[in-house]
Amino acid sequence: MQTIDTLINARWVIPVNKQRDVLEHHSVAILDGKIIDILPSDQASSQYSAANTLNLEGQALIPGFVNTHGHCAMSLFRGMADDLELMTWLNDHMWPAEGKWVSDEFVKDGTLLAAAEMIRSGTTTFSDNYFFADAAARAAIESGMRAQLCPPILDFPTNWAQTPDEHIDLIAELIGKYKDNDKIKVIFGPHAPYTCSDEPLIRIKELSEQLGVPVQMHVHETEVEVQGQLDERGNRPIRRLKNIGLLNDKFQAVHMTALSDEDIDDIAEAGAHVLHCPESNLKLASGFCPVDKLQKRGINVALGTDGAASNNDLDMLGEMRTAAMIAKPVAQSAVALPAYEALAMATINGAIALDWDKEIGSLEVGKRADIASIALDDLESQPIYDPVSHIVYASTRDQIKHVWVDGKQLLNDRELTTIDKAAVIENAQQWQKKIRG
Ligand SMILES: CSC[C@H]1O[C@@H](n2cnc3c(O)ncnc32)[C@H](O)[C@@H]1O
Ligand SMILES: [Zn+2]
Repeated sequence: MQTIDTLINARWVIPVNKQRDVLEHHSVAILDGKIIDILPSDQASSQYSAANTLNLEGQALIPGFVNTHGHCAMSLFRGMADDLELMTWLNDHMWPAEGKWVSDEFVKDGTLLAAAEMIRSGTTTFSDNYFFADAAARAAIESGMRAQLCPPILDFPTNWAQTPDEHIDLIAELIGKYKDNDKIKVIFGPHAPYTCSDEPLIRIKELSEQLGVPVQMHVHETEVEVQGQLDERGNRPIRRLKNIGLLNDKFQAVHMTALSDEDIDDIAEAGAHVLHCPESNLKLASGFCPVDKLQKRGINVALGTDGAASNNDLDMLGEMRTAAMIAKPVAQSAVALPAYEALAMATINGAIALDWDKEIGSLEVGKRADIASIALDDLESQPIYDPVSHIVYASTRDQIKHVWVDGKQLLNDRELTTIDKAAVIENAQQWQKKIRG
């Protein structure tokens, strides 16, 4: 008998491994935050003596979701400006509100609110593209989640920094500060082609090479952006980034609509990653990402919610379903993005995009124990021919019951263990009063 920390016995284990297995009546053994075994449950009890055993009859274990793109603190702006085109939403609503309200305290409170919502919907890793990233890091650490922080760089002054160089210097400092933290990565997050001139992009390219750090950027969010850049700079955004040298296998391109065949060739040749945010693209009428076409070219496509001010939730289960549904009419094929591939997009593909796939993204021996359990035993999930089909096409986030990061339980039967839910609600309501008052 080997002594371990946790043994989880489940009706299904869906590892999202290369073979795309679905294991029935299996158990996951956890020691020191790592998965040390996945084996049939009838063997587990005689092999392992666990400090903590959970019997999750009727539940499936999946890798925790990896939400590759968002603006956590913007949760405090949820529902403030809906039903608008992207540039109206940004110019007339978000940027003025950010100028007035965004601070260290705003980011800490907003990021905790976002983390609580993400944990309760099965997300274990998030990427955050926002100002005052040290406050976001503190919130991530308090929540117990894993986070990639990509603080932004823009040509114009923000509440966080006055110049592009000042933004870059702050980011470089944070990269140093968190370099030894296993659960926090800091990378560069230049905002978009239309807010970043060549000079800061060249400096970001040089620093990202020097420090071995990825770059995440909104690119090709709308046809208007592509046409505007073509008129202003004589190049499509993807070609401009390629010319600057930013397009490589550490580049995370958010949105990617309005793509030409040459754009797709450039991304494929560079090995860059596409972070697809279907619900934000739908709500802002931004455009469609050709997921099936990209995947057929071997491009890694991962999933993100974007911020709660343009989505308006941070629900990766819902995002995955939307992604699966929308990929089909976009490809004009019902075969495009089948259920298991949609689940892969929300988990292992995200880990690959964030260069974290050696540690997370699938349930495999040796990986960190970042796990979510989902209940499939109620009426709405009956009968079950294929649990993956139900997870993608017929489940909602209230079915997420338990969540672990690094083997530590962050959600226990839908109760948050690291975040004070009442305090988060109270803070959010206080911010709403100040903002609207
Ligand atoms: C890049 S840091 C935050 C910066 O981005 C703005 N923002 C939020 N969502 C989007 C989006 O979908 N496209 C472009 N810019 C976005 C946010 O308001 C911040 O100013
Ligand atoms: Zn965004």
